Amino acid sequence: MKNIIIFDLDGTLVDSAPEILDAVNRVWSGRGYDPFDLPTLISFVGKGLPNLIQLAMKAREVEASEYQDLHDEVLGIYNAADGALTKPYDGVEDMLETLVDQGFLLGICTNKPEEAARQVLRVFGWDSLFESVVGGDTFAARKPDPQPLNAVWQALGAGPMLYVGDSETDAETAVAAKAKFALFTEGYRKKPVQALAHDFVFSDYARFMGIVDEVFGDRG
Ligand SMILES: O=C(O)COP(=O)(O)O
Ligand SMILES: [Mg+2]
Repeated sequence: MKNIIIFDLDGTLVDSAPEILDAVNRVWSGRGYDPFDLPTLISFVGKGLPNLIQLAMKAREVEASEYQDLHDEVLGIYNAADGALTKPYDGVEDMLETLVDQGFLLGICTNKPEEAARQVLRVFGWDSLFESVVGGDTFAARKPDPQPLNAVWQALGAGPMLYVGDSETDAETAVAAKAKFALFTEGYRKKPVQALAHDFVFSDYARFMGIVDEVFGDRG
């Protein structure tokens, strides 16, 4: 049974909020609505695209009947994203390659729609590093329901597992799935660190490798 590390995507491996902001603002501006600033957009992120669209609609008093069109337009932009506005956090790429070299099985459990998540992985050349990818629209349930995390874990052989994420949603998911959770503090969390249940906390991927050693011993 191989050791498993499952990552959230937005705010955990990549700082993608500028790209999400650009997609939403292009669609909203195109319809004559005022664009959002980055902190406001970040406050909409974490519970998947449908929730983000609903919050952005509410903020601009958009008619409910516009929902599907707005959702589909933003999704179309996401799916074609070239990653120009998305930045991996420092040390992420080396960390992922090191983990794979050490024999860990890696997965992604994100609330971003699955195809858009796969697009991000392709853009950075990371698609072959992850053996299982589940998005917010892969199943009927999304995080913080434990089902998506459990599905990735099962797909990777259900061995010893660590989950890594940046948000309230991830912390709740880990509790629901009874998974060990490492909280990355530089993403899109809304509350203070101590308000989120976590087993480990880190702000820097150089420090993360120490957590991996602590959880799994020295080998993958
Ligand atoms: O799409 C979202 O709402 C957040 O995406 P994440 O689960 O990768 O942080
Ligand atoms: Mg996240």
